[in-house]
This record gives sequence, C-alpha cells and structure tokens, in this order.
Amino acid sequence: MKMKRGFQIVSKYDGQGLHLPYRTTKQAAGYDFESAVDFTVPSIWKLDFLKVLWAIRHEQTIAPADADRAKRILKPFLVPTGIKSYMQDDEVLILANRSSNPLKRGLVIPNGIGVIDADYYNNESNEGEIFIQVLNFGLTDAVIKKGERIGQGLFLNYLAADNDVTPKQERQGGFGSSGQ
Ligand SMILES: O=c1ccn([C@H]2C[C@H](O)[C@@H](COP(=O)(O)OP(=O)(O)OP(=O)(O)O)O2)c(=O)[nH]1
Ligand SMILES: [Mg+2]
Repeated sequence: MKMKRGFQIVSKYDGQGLHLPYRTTKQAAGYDFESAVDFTVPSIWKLDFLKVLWAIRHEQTIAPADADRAKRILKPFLVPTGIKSYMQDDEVLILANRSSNPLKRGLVIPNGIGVIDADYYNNESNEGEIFIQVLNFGLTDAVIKKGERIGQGLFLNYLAADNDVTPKQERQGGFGSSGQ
C-alpha cells in the first residue's frame, strides 16, 4: 500500500514506549497526541507575574530580574510529543487543543492552532518532531504525565493561490526557522 499520511516515532524516543496518535471514537476527526515526557507547565499567575503587572499598571519601575521572570512565565512552553508526521505535498496537519484542557486545567494553545507543514517532516534540525505550545492560565501548575493526551491533529488539504510561486527554500526546522 502506498503510504499517504501518518505518524512515526522520532528516533531519539525509540524504545521508550510512546504511542502513535490515535482517534478515540468512530468518527473523531482528530488524532490525539500524547506527551512524550512528564512535563510541568507553571501557572502564569505566579507572584512575580502579578507583581510586574501591578507595577506596569501603576507606572512603577520594574526591577530587570522581575521583568525577565515575568517574560519567562508568559512565554509558551513546548510540550514534546516524540511524533513526526508525513503527508502529501498539498496536505497540512492542524494541531488543536482538546476542549477539556482549558475547562479542566486552564491549558491553552497560545498560537491558536499549530500548523504542521508537510516539509517539516524529517527536517535536519529536529527530524520533524511535533511540539504542542501551551500556556497555563489555571491557578495551579499543570502536571502533564508522559502518555497523557494533550492535543489533537487533523489532516486537511490546503489550496494554493493563483500565480503561486513555490519558494526554493528548503525547511531547516520550525518555530521561526524561515526568518522573522
Ligand atoms: O504548534 C506547532 C506549530 C508549529 N510546529 C512546527 C511544525 C511547522 O511546520 C513548523 C513551523 O511552524 P510555523 O510555520 O507555524 O511557524 P513559523 O514561526 O512561521 O516558523 P518557520 O519560520 O520555521 O516556518 O513548526 C510545531 O511543532 N508545533
Ligand atoms: Mg512558517
């Protein structure tokens, strides 16, 4: 059978008992992705963050160390899945949150959706490992266990615009690798 689209385990996770993404009901559109590792996502409502917000709100000077910590707290965390995905050239894998995540523990995907391009597969910098960006708006830190389902992926076809010029650049990685 000709392989059209699917998932594989990234080689550095070989033998670690990871599961390929799977659908949980007959007509589930999304393939659920599990976390490849135990991962704690700190709550954004850490004291330093509130302190900095308060200072900004009251036009007070912020100590550089506080500002740096607050920036770290607001920066999304990348949960590794240990999974890479191959697909046809005119296909894309869209990553979406599980709707229970914000409801149950305040976990949101700050990029809204994740776009996994076909040419991300087997890229030279990280072999095409898919990461799920998360921020924790819950009041307490979110402890994600290895094997817990944290997001879902949907394969879709995408369309090209008229007079589309295919760029020659090869993808080297993700998360800004193609420039600003
Ligand atoms: O939630 C995400 C979003 C993206 N990616 C990977 C796959 C995707 O193909 C690549 C680039 O994503 P995107 O094009 O959305 O980000 P960018 O900021 O434009 O980075 P680049 O310049 O590398 O394209 O990063 C993930 O693993 N998870
Ligand atoms: Mg891009």
